[in-house]
Amino acid sequence: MAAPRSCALWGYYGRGWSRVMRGCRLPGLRSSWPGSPLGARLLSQEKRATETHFGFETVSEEEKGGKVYQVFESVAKKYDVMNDMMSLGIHRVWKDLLLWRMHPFPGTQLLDVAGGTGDIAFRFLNYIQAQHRRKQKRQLRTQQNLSWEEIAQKYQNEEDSLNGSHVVVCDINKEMLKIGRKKACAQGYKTGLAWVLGDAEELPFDDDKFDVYTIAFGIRNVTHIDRALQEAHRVLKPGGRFLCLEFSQVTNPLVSRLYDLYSFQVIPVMGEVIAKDWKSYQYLVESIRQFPAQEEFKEMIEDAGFQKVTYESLTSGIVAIHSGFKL
Ligand SMILES: COc1cc(O)cc(C/C=C(\C)CC/C=C(\C)CC/C=C(\C)CC/C=C(\C)CC/C=C(\C)CC/C=C(\C)CC/C=C(\C)CC/C=C(\C)CC/C=C(\C)CCC=C(C)C)c1O
Ligand SMILES: C[S@@+](CC[C@H](N)C(=O)[O-])C[C@H]1O[C@@H](n2cnc3c(N)ncnc32)[C@H](O)[C@@H]1O
Repeated sequence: MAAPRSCALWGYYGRGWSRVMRGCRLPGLRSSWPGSPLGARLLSQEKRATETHFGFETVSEEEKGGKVYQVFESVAKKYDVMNDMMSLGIHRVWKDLLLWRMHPFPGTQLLDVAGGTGDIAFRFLNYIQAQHRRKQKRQLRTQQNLSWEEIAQKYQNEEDSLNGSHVVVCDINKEMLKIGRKKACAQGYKTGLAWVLGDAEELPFDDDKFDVYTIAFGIRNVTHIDRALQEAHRVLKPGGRFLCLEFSQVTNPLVSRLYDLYSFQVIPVMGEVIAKDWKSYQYLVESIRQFPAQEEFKEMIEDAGFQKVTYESLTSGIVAIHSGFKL
């Protein structure tokens, strides 16, 4: 199955949000001269240049998107349970930490790219609501003369509690988004949340629209990481923040040995037993090893135009949070 292109819009809703949408861009036209020796050399160089990796496999750039699509289409239904099993719940702590580092203010417009089943978006909404409740409690303590009805009403309005904050979950995979939307309904998230089908490399949003851009465990799967980073920079408002949670390089040699053993000997087995899908989990562990280490990824973020780029390694460098600003 071919991956859908970024311009497809799916389930995009929410007050006033249509203004951030923009049209699809056509891919650039290229010409070559295959008849001439120079043309033939250019073509063969181009062929090599358009090769990439899918885990440890070498594939053409055109193929990679479709293969990644199949992986997440296949694992979507078991995605959440697999994450808890593989990490013994530790992925939840990493995601909570991402939110604490973001520390969103009331009114924050967040774009969560490769947002999948909504883990970052739900944490964002919870964070904003908890912040609002704390503020409300402080205010209520100072307003002693309110009736019970007035107090109850203050606690009821969910939309008020978001203070204009909004999160857009953008992902290329329909199946992942479908699970995310079901979870949102089941858990009662009604406002401040939109789901968009789109490609990190060609985001279907206007320039300068978001305060924060997040991508958690997503950028590793993108064919052209540099393009995704440039798109992140484009859609952020001046002053906006880029935050990426991704697998990284383990620094401690002993942890590294154990982690490798665990990754290659245990994770694909779990994938087979729980999700009936060895290959997708083999891809997961292989793709982790192909992803650049902390310093190299920092430089890529800087190359995309971000400033004040920093990172924090978590759990011995199994993952890292990279942060940068569009200034
Ligand atoms: C297809 O693409 C994807 C699909 C998805 O479902 C998800 C993603 C994106 C991924 C995530 C959101 C998170 C996924 C999480 C991981 C890949 C795992 C991350 C790993 C950890 C947090 C733990 C790291 C483990 C170590 C440092 C090594 C410790 C391991 C051992 C002591 C065991 C070594 C293993 C053997 C010798 C093999 C034989 C053992 C057994 C059969 C027993 C099984 C053992 C366990 C279950 C132990 C697991 C232990 C821990 C988790 C301990 C945690 C320790 C620390 C944090 C230091 C996606 O892209
Ligand atoms: C490991 S999941 C991460 C989901 C979620 N962010 C989380 O932390 O649980 C990776 C996600 O990246 C998405 N993805 C892969 N390539 C993409 C691309 N080019 N554009 C947007 N999303 C992409 C997949 O569909 C999948 O939902």
